Amino acid sequence: MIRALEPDDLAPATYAWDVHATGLRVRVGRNRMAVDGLDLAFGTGVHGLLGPNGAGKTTLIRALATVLRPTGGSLELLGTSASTVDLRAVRRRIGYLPQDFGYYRRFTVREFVEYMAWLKEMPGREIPDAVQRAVERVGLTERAGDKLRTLSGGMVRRVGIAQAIVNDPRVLLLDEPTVGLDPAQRLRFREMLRALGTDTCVVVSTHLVEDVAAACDDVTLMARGRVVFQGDPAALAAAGTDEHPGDSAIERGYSALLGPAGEGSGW
Ligand SMILES: Nc1ncnc2c1ncn2[C@@H]1O[C@H](COP(=O)(O)OP(=O)(O)OP(=O)(O)O)[C@@H](O)[C@H]1O
Repeated sequence: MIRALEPDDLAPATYAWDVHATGLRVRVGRNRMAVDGLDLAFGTGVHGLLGPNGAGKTTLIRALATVLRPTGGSLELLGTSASTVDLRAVRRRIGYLPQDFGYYRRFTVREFVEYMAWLKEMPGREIPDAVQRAVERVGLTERAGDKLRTLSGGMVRRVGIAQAIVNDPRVLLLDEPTVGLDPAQRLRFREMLRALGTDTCVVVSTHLVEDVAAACDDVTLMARGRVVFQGDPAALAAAGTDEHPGDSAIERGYSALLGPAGEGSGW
C-alpha cells in the first residue's frame, strides 16, 4: 500500500532498542513496588513476559504503554524517556491491548476500531484502509458490521488485538491476549504474533507457558517485580529436569526457576 510519509518515518532511528529499561521501578497503589529494579532491552521480535500471579507483568506493560510513570530507574521507549512530559509522539507508535479492555457494546467492530484509530490521532485519510487491514488480520472481516455485543468473548478479544495493531505500531504491547481464545483461535493468534514479530517489537504477557514456547523469540520470567530469567524458550526448557513438575520441558524449566508451587510469586 502507498501512503504519504509522516515526519516519524523520516526521523532517523538513533536508538539501539525500542524498549530499554535500567533498574526500572514502578509503584502501584500507595507504596507497593510492583516492578522493583528491572533491566530489559527489546528490539524487533516477540518477547514473552511470564510469571506467576502478582509478579508485576501487568504493571510493567502499563509502564511500557505510558499509562504508569516510572518511579525510579530509567525507561526509554523508541529513544524517548518515559518520564518526558509530552509522550504523544511515542504513544502514536505504540499499540496496547490491556488485560481488561473497555469497549462500547453498541459499536460495530469497524466503528470501534475506527474510533480507536482516531483516538491514536491517525491521519483521517488513512483510517478506512488501516481499519480494514487490522480487522482482516484478526479474521473478523465478515463480522465487521456487527455490533460488539453480538460477538463471543474470543471474538471481542480479537477486536482488542485489531485496535492495538490498527496504527501499525512499532511497539505492540499485549497483556494476556490469549485469555478467552479457544484452541484453534490460539493457534491462529500465535501465527499472527510470529508474523508481527518479523518487523515489530512485540511484548506479550501470558501465564500460558505454551504460548511462549510456540510464539516467542525470548522470554523474561518475572517474580516479585524482578527478572528471574531471560533467554530463549530452549534455554528456559533446559533449566528444568525430570524432577521438576510440569507437562512439558518448558513448564519444568519454569518450575525449576520459580521453585515449588511458584515460590517466586507474591502469594
Ligand atoms: N493499584 C494497586 N494497588 C496496590 N497493589 C497493586 C495495585 N495494582 C497491582 N498491585 C499489586 O502489585 C503486584 C503486581 O501486580 P500485577 O498486576 O502487575 O501482576 P501480574 O504479574 O500482572 O499478575 P496477574 O498474572 O495476576 O495479572 C500484585 O501483588 C498486585 O496485587
